[in-house]
Amino acid sequence: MSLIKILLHQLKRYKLLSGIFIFSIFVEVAYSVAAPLSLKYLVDEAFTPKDFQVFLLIMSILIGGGLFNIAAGQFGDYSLGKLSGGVIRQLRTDLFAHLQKQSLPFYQRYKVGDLVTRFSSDMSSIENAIRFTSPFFLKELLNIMLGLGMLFSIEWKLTLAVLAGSALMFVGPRLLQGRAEAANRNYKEAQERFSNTIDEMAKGHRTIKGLHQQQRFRERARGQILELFSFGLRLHVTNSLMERMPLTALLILNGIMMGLGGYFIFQDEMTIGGFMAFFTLFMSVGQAGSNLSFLIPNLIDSSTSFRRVGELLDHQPDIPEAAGAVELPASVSSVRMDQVTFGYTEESDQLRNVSLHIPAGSYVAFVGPSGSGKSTALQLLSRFYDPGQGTVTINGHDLRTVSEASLRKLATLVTQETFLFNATVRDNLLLDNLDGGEEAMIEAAKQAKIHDVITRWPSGYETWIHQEGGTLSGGERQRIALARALLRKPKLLLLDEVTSALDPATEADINELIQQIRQEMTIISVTHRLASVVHADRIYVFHEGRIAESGTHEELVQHSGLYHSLWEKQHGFHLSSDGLHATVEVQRLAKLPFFDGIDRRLLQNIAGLFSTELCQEGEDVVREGEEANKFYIIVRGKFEVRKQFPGEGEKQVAVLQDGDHFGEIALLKNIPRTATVRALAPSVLIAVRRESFDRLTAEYPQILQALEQTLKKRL
Ligand SMILES: Nc1ncnc2c1ncn2[C@@H]1O[C@H](COP(=O)(O)OP(=O)(O)OP(=O)(O)O)[C@@H](O)[C@H]1O
Repeated sequence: MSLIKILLHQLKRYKLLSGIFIFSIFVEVAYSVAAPLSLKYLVDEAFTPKDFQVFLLIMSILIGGGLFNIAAGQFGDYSLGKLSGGVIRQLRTDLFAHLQKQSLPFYQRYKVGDLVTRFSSDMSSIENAIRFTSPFFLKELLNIMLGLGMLFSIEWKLTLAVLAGSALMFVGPRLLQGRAEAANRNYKEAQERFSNTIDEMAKGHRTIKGLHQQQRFRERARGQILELFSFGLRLHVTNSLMERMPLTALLILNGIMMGLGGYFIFQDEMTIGGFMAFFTLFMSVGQAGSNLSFLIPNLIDSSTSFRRVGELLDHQPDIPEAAGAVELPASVSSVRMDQVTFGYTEESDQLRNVSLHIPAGSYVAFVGPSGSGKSTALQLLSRFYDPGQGTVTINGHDLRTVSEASLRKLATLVTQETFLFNATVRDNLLLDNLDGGEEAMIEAAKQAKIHDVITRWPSGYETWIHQEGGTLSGGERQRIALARALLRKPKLLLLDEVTSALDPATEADINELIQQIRQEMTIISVTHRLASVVHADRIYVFHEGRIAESGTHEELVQHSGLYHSLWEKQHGFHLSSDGLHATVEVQRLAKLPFFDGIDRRLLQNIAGLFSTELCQEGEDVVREGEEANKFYIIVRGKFEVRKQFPGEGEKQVAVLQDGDHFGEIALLKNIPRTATVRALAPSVLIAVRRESFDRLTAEYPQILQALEQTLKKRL
C-alpha cells in the first residue's frame, strides 16, 4: 500500500530524530519502572533498619535519574514533533500532487465532499495517530513489558496470578472491536454524505432557490443530520464501553492482588517493602494497560482513515504520463484522429471510428446535434481521456507518449463550464505568469471584449472574484476565461461552446476575434450555432458518435444532408444585438410542418403574433401536467425535455436547441403538458399564446383547418 510505503520511507529519512525519540522513550519508561522499585529498597533497606546513608543514596539516584529523565523527555518531545510534523507535511504534499495527476474519471468517481473529508478529518486522524497515539502506544507497550519483567523479579507467583486476571482487561475491548469499527465506518460515511449535501447546496444555491427546492434540501440535510446523530451516539456508546471495561477489570485485579499479597506477607514469602513496590509498580503497569485500551478506539479511527487515504494514493492515474515522454515542439504542424473509438464506460461508445486531419493554421468547427460526440472529440484532443481504439496525434506524436506540460503549453481548452479561481481578476488572467506584462494582459482582455467591463468595476483588475466566479454573469465569466486562454498564446486553441452564454453582440465580437486570430493559431471550435462557423476552413458534422459529413459551409449546404437540415432549422430568426427581441421570418414559419399549406400572407400575420421570452439556466418553461396554452420556438439556447416515469422518477428524454420548437398542440386545444422543458443555458424563445392565435383563426378559419389536418396526420 502506497501510504505505508510513504510512511516507512519518511521514517528512513529521519533516522537521527527517530533514534533520539526511541532513546528518550527508553529512558522515560526505565525511570517510571525503577521509581516504584525504589520503594522496596527505601522501606526494607533504609526505613526499617533506619539507615540514613542508604536513604541518601537512594534519594540521590532518584533525583539524578529524574533530572536525566526530564532532559531526555524534552529531546524526545522535540524530535517527535519534528519527525511527525515532517511526515505529515510530506504526506499532505504527496497526496495533493497525486490528486493533481488524476484525470476526469477520478473526479467523477469521488465527489468534492468525499475528497475534502479525506483531506481534512481523515488527515487529522492520521496526524493524531502519528503525533500522539502511536508514540504513546509504543511507550505504554514498553512500560508494560519492562514493568512485567520487574514484577516477575519481585514475586513471580503473585505476578502470574494477576497476569491471569488481567486477561479480563483485553477480552472486552476485543469482543467489541468489530462493532466499534463498523460504528466508526458508518459515522465517517454519514459525514461524507452530509459534506456532499453542503457542497451541492453552496454550489447550486442559485438553482436551488430558482427552482424553489430549499424544502427538499432541508429535508435531505435533516435526514443526514439525524443519521449523524444516531451513528454518532452508537459510536460514542461503543467507545465508552470499550474504555470503561479495562478500568473495571483493574478494580477486580486490585482485590486479587491485595488478598494474595497479604497472604504472602503473612507467610513470610514477601517483605512489606517488596509488596509496596509490587503494588505501586502493578498500578503503573495497570495504568499503562488501561491507557493502551483507551488508545484502541483512536487507532481504529485512524486505521479507517489510513485505509481511506491509502485508497486515494493507490488509485493510479487513468491517463498516465509515459516514461520518457516526448516534449512537443512549440508549434503545431498537424492534428489528427485516426480510427478513434471511445466510450466513457464499457457499456457504450460515444465516438465510433472517427478520423480527421486538421492542418496547421486552420480554423475547424465540430457541429452536430446535442449528444453527437463533439465535446468528447475535443476532450480527446486535449488528452483528458485516451481513446479505446485508434490514435490522437499532434505533429505525428501519439498524445499517450507526449509530456503533459508540453501539451498544455501548446494547446488550451476553453469550455462552456468556466471555472474562475477565488482570487483577483488579474491573478485569474495571469495565473502562474505573474510577471506577465500588464500590456499583454490588457490586450487579451480587450480581445475577449471584457476589458471595458473590468475597468468599470471600482477595483478594476484588482476586483476579487468570489464563489468560483458565481457572482459574475455567464458572459463575463466566459470572456475572462477566453482572455486567460489568449494570454497563454496557445498554438492550438480548443473552444467548446464558448459563445453559448453570450449575448448576440458579444457573440458577434468573439466570432470576429476568431477571424482575427485564426492566422496565428490552429482553432477547433465546437458549437451548435452554425451561423458562427460559416467562415471555418472545414466543418465536421458529428452524428451519433461518427463524422457524418465534412466540408466548407458552402459545400455542406449544397449537399442535402444533416448540415443542410440543421442550417435550415436555425436559419430565419433575427435577434436584436442586446438579445432581448427576436422575430421570425415567414419563410422559416412556412418550413414548420404544421403550417404547411397556409398562405404566406396569413403566415405573415402569425409571425406578428410571436413575442420574445427570455429564460435563465434551470428555469422550467413548461411543466408536465400544467395547462398548455403557448407554442414555442427556440431562437437560441438549450433545453432538456424531462418526463416522469412510474417508479423511476423524472428522466431526460431529449435535448432541444436553436430552431427546435415545442408545444404546438397548445395552439389547438387545452390539454395538459406531456413533459417538462427546462433551460440548460440562458435562452431566448419566441412564443405565441392560444388566445392571440384564436383571434386570428376566428378571422381566417382556413388556418385552423390546415393546422388541424396536419396535426391529425402527425398525432
Ligand atoms: N463524463 C461522461 N460520462 C459518461 N457519459 C458522458 C460523459 N460526458 C458526455 N457523455 C455522453 O456522451 C455523449 C456525447 O456527449 P458530448 O458532450 O460529446 O456531445 P456533444 O455533441 O458535445 O453534445 P452537446 O452539444 O449537448 O454538448 C452523450 O450521450 C453524453 O451524455
